[in-house]
Amino acid sequence: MIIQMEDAEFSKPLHIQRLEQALKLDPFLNYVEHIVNLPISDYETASDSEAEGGISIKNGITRTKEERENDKSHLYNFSFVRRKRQWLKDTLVTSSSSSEAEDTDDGVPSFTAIDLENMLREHRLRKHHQSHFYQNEENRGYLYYSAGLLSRVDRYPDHQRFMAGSRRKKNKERKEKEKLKKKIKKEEDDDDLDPESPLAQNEDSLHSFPDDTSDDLTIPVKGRRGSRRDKKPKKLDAQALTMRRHKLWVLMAKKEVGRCQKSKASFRKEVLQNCKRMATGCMRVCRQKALQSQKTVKDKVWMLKRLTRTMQGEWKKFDRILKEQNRRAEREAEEQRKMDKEILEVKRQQRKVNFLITLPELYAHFMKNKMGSVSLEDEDTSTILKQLEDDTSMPQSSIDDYDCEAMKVQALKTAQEAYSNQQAKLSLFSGSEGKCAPEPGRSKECKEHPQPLIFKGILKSYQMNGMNWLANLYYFGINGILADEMGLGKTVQSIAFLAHICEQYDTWGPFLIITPASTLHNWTGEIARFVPSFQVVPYWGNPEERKNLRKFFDGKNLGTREASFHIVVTSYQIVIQDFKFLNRLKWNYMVLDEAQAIKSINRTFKSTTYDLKAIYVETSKN
Ligand SMILES: Nc1ncnc2c1ncn2[C@@H]1O[C@H](COP(=O)(O)OP(=O)(O)OP(=O)(O)O)[C@@H](O)[C@H]1O
Repeated sequence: MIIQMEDAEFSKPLHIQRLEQALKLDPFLNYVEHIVNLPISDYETASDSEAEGGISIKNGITRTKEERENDKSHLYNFSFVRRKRQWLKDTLVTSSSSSEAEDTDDGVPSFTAIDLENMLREHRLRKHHQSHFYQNEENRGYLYYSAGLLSRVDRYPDHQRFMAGSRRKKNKERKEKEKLKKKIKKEEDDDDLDPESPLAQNEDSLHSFPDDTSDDLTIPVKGRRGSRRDKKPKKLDAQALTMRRHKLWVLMAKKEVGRCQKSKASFRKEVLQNCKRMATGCMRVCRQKALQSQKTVKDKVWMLKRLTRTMQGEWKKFDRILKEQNRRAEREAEEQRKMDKEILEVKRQQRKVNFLITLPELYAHFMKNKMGSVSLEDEDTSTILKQLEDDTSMPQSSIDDYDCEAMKVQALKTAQEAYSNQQAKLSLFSGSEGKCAPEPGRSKECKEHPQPLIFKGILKSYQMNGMNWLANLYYFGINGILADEMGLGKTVQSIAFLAHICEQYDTWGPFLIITPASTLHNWTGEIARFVPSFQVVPYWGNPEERKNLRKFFDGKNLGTREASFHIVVTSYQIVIQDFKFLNRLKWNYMVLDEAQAIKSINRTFKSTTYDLKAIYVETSKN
């Protein structure tokens, strides 16, 4: 068969080749060819191992033919085997089967002519059924399934569906098939009535198909069996058969090419659709990833912006705190500087006060000891000057340029100059008037003076002290400031002191009392009340009135009890206006009430009062 196929112009179909390769039929076919080529006499000699009478000895056990057939029949179920398949039972059960032929002693299987005949018949039947099977359009599609023939699983359902058509079509075909089956069955039943029919039909069917092993090929004739009997199959030679096969192939190709093209186009379309679907899916995934990436980037950008904003806010906060701290530090430093300045100013004021306090003490010390020239080595002087020493441990001492030694020298010098000037003034004053100035050297001690007799009233003890303090100052030629609480009697003390001068030194003025305009009447009233002996000129009013009053200034016996006036009471404004008239007189003593007003009015007024020729006392509120 293989040799004949090789000689043919066309090769075997591809699925057959693949099937043969898969099954590896070559060794088997070679073997079959070898057996077929053997002469029949060899089979006869090969079956000599079977004893006569159907008794065989196998593995030392003697068995008859019936026993062997019984044993084999137990292996199969022949209850459903029909009569026309009786040959199959005979083949399987009879001892002359190929199975026994294989059990020869030398291991080489032996075949009888019956076996070969059966095999040939079986082969023809297979061919017949194959051709019958592939006549169906649907079954022909399975020609392409080389593996599908061996598998019950259809791996290409789409192709099958395409080849087989829609379900409706399939149902229709199935119904037709069933109809055909019924028809065949009916015919078979009819044939069963004919005693010769089963085997004869088989034989006919076998002979009706072309035999590949022989050169004389026949073509099966379709149609009813009756007609088949009439018409014998027409025998064709190899060339005609090849031509026929060629025609068949061309026909198949024509049919199949279109179908395959359609299938291919459909498959291609499906592939394209799948590809498109896949591409759409990929695009969607890519877009999702891109969107996700964009979202991530946006989120990160937003986070970075927020972080930057937060950082900027923190930096601004930090700058604000830093500025606040610097401002606070500057403010504290400024406050500290101010405090230092204030402390320094207080210290300067304190030093000034100390200096001012030291001056009269030094002055008094000079007056007391009648010293013309003193030095720092003097014990009392150095004790007084110790007040000018300062505490150098203070923190402000570094920025303070205070030099206590220089201040001591300055105080000493100032006191000496004041003493000299005062001495010169006293000498000048005593030289012109002769009796109003205290005589130096009368007494070195401060005295307690009694209340003047011309004072009509009773001085209180502290008023007595004040009057005595003023009297002692007057005695030493020193001016003073009487300062005390309101209403304690500074006016009264001043009037008593003036009375004391009159009594003690017999000097009745002239005294000049300068007061604010509001207290002019108070002064004249107090003088008239407590010392009625005093003649007072109330020097205020319009210029004409003042002119008339000035007539008293030219009176004789000024400074005596008999003088036309002892005291002139006037205001600061009038002193400024009538300075030239008032300065013509040499005032024995001058009292400035509310003397702080001098500083607040102007410097001219102050200089005016200082320029008045008088020893004066300033009364002031504390
Ligand atoms: N010893 C005294 N005897 C009687 N009256 C007195 C005595 N001392 C003070 N006075 C009276 O007390 C009042 C206040 O006295 P005075 O005006 O002298 O005080 P002052 O300290 O000068 O007051 P200011 O500070 O207002 O000038 C006056 O009316 C005065 O007459």
